[in-house]
Amino acid sequence: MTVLHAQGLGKKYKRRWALTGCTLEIEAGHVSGLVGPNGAGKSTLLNIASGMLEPTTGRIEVCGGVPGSGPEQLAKVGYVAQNTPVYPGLTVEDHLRLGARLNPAWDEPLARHRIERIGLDPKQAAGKLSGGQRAQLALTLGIAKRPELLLLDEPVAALDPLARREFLQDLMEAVAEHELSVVMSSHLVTDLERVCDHLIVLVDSQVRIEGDVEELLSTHHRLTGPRRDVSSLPSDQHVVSSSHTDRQSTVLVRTEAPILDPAWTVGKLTLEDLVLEYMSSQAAARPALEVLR
Ligand SMILES: Nc1ncnc2c1ncn2[C@@H]1O[C@H](COP(=O)(O)OP(=O)(O)OP(=O)(O)O)[C@@H](O)[C@H]1O
Repeated sequence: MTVLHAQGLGKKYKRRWALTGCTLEIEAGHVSGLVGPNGAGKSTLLNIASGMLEPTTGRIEVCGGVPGSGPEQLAKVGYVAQNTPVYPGLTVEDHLRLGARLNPAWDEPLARHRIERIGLDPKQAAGKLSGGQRAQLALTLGIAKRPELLLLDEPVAALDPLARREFLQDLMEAVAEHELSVVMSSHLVTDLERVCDHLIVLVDSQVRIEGDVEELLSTHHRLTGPRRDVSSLPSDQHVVSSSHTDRQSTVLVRTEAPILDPAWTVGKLTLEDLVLEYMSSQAAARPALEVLR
């Protein structure tokens, strides 16, 4: 089942495009990491998927419906926005009561257990919580809602390392036990590496690369060897980036075929290497075959 299907999605704020030509298909049961530089359009995409924003072009279907189209649709999708919105004048307890009243699939034991484990005082006003505690409250509301798809915009940015690890653990449990799907933006690629099996890299308002993490890692290779013209590489090796010294070339290629040329030393990439390569401006609109000057 597809939980998010976007076709040619775009969003324009006044004269500036924040998202253009975004085509994506995300299958249920996956944790998708959404990464990209500041201002790339990540929050814009998540806002559209949650129904908070209308797209300017294209169309999007989330959990089989139009985002924000009614109570049934709203119940299927949980969204924790970037600024971890809570009501400052309401207590933690009030938030749980509100969650129970507004969400048909509300998981009360889970919400209570999490609040207790995190050590939040139910009587405390949300406005008096620290930034990290507010984020924990918002994340608890998002998970306890038991949505089909949970959209998280930089959920762990304000959390300390231990809280971050525990949150990611909670998230993985929810994914495994309740068939939850997650799309999560983050600048912390090492965290994404632990939990994501699907990756979307957004750069300059466009999807630069998207796919299954294992597949992406197994089809990208860093080739190092004697300096050569990259246009001489086999046509099935798509050149993502290349750099050269007087004697040596280092080329990042994407290919499904094995690298047979013995002149190359073939290196694997980590997810962070891959993300940084695609985020760097060098890899921007590089033609598949580049001719050395
Ligand atoms: N309400 C708005 N009005 C006008 N421009 C906006 C608005 N919201 C976002 N933008 C612009 O749209 C572009 C994409 O913004 P967006 O917040 O989606 O990026 P992002 O990838 O989430 O960035 P970050 O990593 O910094 O959170 C940016 O250039 C931003 O300035």
